[in-house]
Amino acid sequence: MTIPLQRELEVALSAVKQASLICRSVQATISDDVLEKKDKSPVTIADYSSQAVICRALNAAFSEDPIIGEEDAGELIQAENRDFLEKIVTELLSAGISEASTEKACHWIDQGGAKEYSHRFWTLDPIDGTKGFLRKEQYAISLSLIVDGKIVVGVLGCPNLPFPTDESMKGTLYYAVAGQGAFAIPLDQEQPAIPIHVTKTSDYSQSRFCESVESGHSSHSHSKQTADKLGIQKEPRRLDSQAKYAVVAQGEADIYMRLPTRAGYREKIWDHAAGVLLVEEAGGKVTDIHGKPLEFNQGYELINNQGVIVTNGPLHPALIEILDELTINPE
Ligand SMILES: Nc1ncnc2c1ncn2[C@@H]1O[C@H](COP(=O)(O)O)[C@@H](OP(=O)(O)O)[C@H]1O
Ligand SMILES: [Mg+2]
Ligand SMILES: [Mg+2]
Ligand SMILES: [Mg+2]
Repeated sequence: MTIPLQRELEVALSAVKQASLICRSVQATISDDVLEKKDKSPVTIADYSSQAVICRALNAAFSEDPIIGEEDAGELIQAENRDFLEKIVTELLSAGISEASTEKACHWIDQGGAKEYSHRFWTLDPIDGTKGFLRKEQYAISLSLIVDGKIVVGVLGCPNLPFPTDESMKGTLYYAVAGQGAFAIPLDQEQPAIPIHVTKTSDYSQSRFCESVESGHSSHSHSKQTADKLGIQKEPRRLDSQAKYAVVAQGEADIYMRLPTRAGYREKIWDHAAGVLLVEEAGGKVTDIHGKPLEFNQGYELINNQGVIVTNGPLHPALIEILDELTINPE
C-alpha cells in the first residue's frame, strides 16, 4: 500500500535539506564587518539560492503545482545587481546543480511567484527569520503543501536548532503529514526520524512561552501583560523564525504568542504553514488571537486572522479569554 503524500514528503524533505545546507554555508561567511555595515548581501544570496533550489526540485517533480514563495527575481535582473546574481549561481554550482546559470537561477526563483489561492499549491519561505540569520542565531527554511485550504505536508529546516534528543547535534529537519504525526531528523546524519510531542501541562505557573526576538514583529509588552494575568512565572524564550513552532512541537515551550504590533498587518502564509502543521500533528493547537482557525485559502496573507497563538492544547482556552479582555489591537 502506498502511503498518501509520500512522494510529496520525500521531494520536500530533500529540497529543504539541500537549501538548509546552502543557507548554513552562506551564514558561516557573515562577518561582524558585514553586520556593522548592515549589509544584507549574505541573507539576500541565501534567500534567493534557497528559493531557487526548492522551486527547481518542486517543479521537476510536480510541474503543475503553483508555488507561493516569499521572494522573486524582480530586483536580480537589474544590471546593478549582476554581482549578486553571479554569487547566487556560484552557490548553486557548489551545491551540485551543474546546469545553474544566471537565467536559470532567475527562472527557478520566479517559479515561486504565485500569489493567488488555488486548490493545490506549495508555500515557501526560503529563509524565515532573516534577522536571526544575520545575527547567526535561529532561522528556518519553511515549505508546505496546501490542498483544499488544508496544510497536508509541512517541512521545516532549522540549521541551528539542536536535535531534540541530543543537544550536541546542531541542525534539525522537522516534518509532518496531516494525520500521520510530527517528526524530527538530524540535518547532517543518516538516522531514523523520531516522533515529537507537545507538553501536557495545564498549569500556567509551570509553563513557558516563546515569542519573537523582534518586538516589531510581536508585541512584547502585550505578551508580558497576558503572561502576568495567567500567572506564567518563567522567563519567555525569545527566538527568531518558525523555530518557535518546533520548540513548542517538541515540548521545550508550551506556548508561542505572536501578538500584533500594528493595526492592519496581516501575517503571511509562508511564515506559518509548515509550523502550524508541525504543532498540530505534535498534539497542539493553533489559532489567531481571537481563537479563530488560521485560513490558508485566502491567498498569500491570512487576511481573516489577527496574530497567532500556539499552545499545547490545554493552555489554549484561558489564554484566548485573557487576550479578548486585553483588546490588543484595533482591526
Ligand atoms: N509587523 C510585523 N508583524 C508580524 N510579522 C512581521 C512584521 N513584519 C515582518 N514580519 C514577518 O516576521 C517574520 C520573522 O518572524 P520572527 O520575528 O518570528 O522571526 C519575517 O519573515 P522573514 O524573516 O522571512 O522576512 C516577516 O515576514
Ligand atoms: Mg518569514
Ligand atoms: Mg523569508
Ligand atoms: Mg522577508
